[in-house]
Amino acid sequence: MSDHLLMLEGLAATYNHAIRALSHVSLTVRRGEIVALLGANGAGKSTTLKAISNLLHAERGQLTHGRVVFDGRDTAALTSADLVRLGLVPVLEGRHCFRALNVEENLVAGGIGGGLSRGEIAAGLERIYTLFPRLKQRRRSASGLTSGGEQQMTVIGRALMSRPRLLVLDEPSMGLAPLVVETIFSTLKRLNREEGLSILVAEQNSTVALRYADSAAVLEGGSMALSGDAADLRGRPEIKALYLGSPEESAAHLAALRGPSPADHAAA
Ligand SMILES: Nc1ncnc2c1ncn2[C@@H]1O[C@H](COP(=O)(O)OP(=O)(O)OP(=O)(O)O)[C@@H](O)[C@H]1O
Repeated sequence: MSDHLLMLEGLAATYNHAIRALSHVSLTVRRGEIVALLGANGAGKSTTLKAISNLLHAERGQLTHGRVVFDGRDTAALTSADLVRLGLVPVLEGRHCFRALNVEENLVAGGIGGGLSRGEIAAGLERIYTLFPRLKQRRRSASGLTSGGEQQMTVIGRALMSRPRLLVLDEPSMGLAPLVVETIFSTLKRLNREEGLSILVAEQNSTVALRYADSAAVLEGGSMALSGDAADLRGRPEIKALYLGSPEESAAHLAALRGPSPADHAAA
């Protein structure tokens, strides 16, 4: 069995057969690893996650090159529902709770979607309430009326009900207070440590993501700008500056990270 749970090999993607959103995106998630996918607004993080989850077509997007391999299988012919059954479960941007349903009903829906029996759903609920005690307190509240953090916990909990092997998360920290972000990331880390859950998380919040991830990749303008061990990338001023400065400043910082190009050597 390969050590590689997910492999992206040279992905290129467009929207409406015209707008190029990704080119040459390659990335690996090993079993039991947390990988952070970093990048500024519009860098291509969500498009990459949708390509992995076979959800691009819903937005008139398509993969034009490359392939996605999950657990040794090329996913091109699989639907997003097939992928969920195989253990690749996305939690995409926007915290899409079933707003009229209460928190517990949302979690149960995840269990039903994952094909769990009644007993497994009951056990799953207990597990989610242990991981997120806040959800237990709010279990009878309409999810649309809960806080942003509680909604994020609900959609993560709903995904966890189907017992994923790879959880794919799009910007879980977006718009949340730092303490809530820590709660969510530390719970994900706990699942990773205790149950070996593999996680691919797209984030603009590189500071938090690099603290919890094992490795990371940075997207810029739809292409891979750099990748490496999170510990190596953490604390490097260029990474922080990526998201604070203008696109031009970001490009200059990335150029500094990569070192001189062969063209620079030739010119020297
Ligand atoms: N549904 C769509 N139709 C057309 N173009 C799109 C669509 N979704 C994204 N794009 C374009 O594709 C590029 C990558 O966008 P994407 O949403 O993947 O970036 P991102 O890194 O996730 O950014 P953000 O953090 O702002 O969501 C951008 O140029 C964006 O405008």
